[in-house]
Amino acid sequence: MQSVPIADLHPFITSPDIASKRTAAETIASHLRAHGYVGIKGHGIPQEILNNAFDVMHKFFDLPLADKMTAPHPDTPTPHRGYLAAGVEKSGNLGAVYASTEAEKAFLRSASDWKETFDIGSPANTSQPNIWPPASLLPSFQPTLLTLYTHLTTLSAHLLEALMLSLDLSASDRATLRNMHDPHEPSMRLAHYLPLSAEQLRDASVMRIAPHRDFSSFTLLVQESVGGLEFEERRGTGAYVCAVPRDGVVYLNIGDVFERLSNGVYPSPLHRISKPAGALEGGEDTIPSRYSIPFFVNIRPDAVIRPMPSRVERDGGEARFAPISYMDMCQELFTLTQPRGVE
Ligand SMILES: O=C(O)CCC(=O)C(=O)O
Ligand SMILES: [Fe+2]
Repeated sequence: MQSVPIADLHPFITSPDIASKRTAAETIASHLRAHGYVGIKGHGIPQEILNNAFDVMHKFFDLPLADKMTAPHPDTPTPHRGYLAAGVEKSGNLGAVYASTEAEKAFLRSASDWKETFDIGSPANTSQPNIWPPASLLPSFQPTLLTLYTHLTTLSAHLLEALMLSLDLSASDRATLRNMHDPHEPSMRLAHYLPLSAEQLRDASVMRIAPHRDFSSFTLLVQESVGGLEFEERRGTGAYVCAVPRDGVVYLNIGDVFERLSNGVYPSPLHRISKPAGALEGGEDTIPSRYSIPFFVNIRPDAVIRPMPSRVERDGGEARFAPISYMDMCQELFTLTQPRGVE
């Protein structure tokens, strides 16, 4: 399987003038236009910050269930915060939206994810307050993860600038997008994909994550040493490429929101977390856990998503998407993945 190309963000961050910034942004944007995903090196987040986050994350997921349940994700789509135990979230419900046959849709709806998660937002986001376990349980959990959150927010602001520059947007459209991408809206997820027995590995209805598209604006993906993240090479090909975990690389994929804002210039790619094929050939009886930290760059809930007018003009005046309220789009998709609230 091919692997995802890597581009360097450092020249963009350090370029002194707009012309060289434009050139540097293009190295990233060319991959995104073709595929909707790319690996980013030179992102400026010290490896130690990432290692510390994985360290506290291991400690948290190693706690007994009763301790983890001191910070339960509520039974409602929002606030999208706190701990969700294994088997609750069903990515197959979202995956079914993108499946082409009825049989595939029915199968995906019956499948469940063998993962547990913990969702975190900005402390300044008062409409979605964080849900933390008591500090006495793991004193370094909150500060370590908020440090990473801040770094990922800074990185996402650089990437937004690079994406906007490559789209050749007007100053007024750039101002609109900066305002829409409020730094307190992203949602950071700690994801622990549990070890799988030989039986679970063979059972297709036990998944890590079904093929889906993100409904973020764009997503940053930090993974530890165990891979499995795969993107559809180009829309409609059905062939997947592998995002190999590498120190110093954060993966980036476009979500449905930025696809619309960019008038389709940047596609939102299908992606999945695969179970490693042939993993048990060495005689082991389980395959190992996988740990990752997706960072969903979301927009203000009151935003209306429409292709940016200056981009539409450059595309010959054709807007490829009708305006849609972000709130409506989110409610619909949350309801699909976490159906408890509507049963
Ligand atoms: O765990 C990962 O690396 C990515 C997960 C993902 O695609 C998602 O949660 O939307
Ligand atoms: Fe995703």
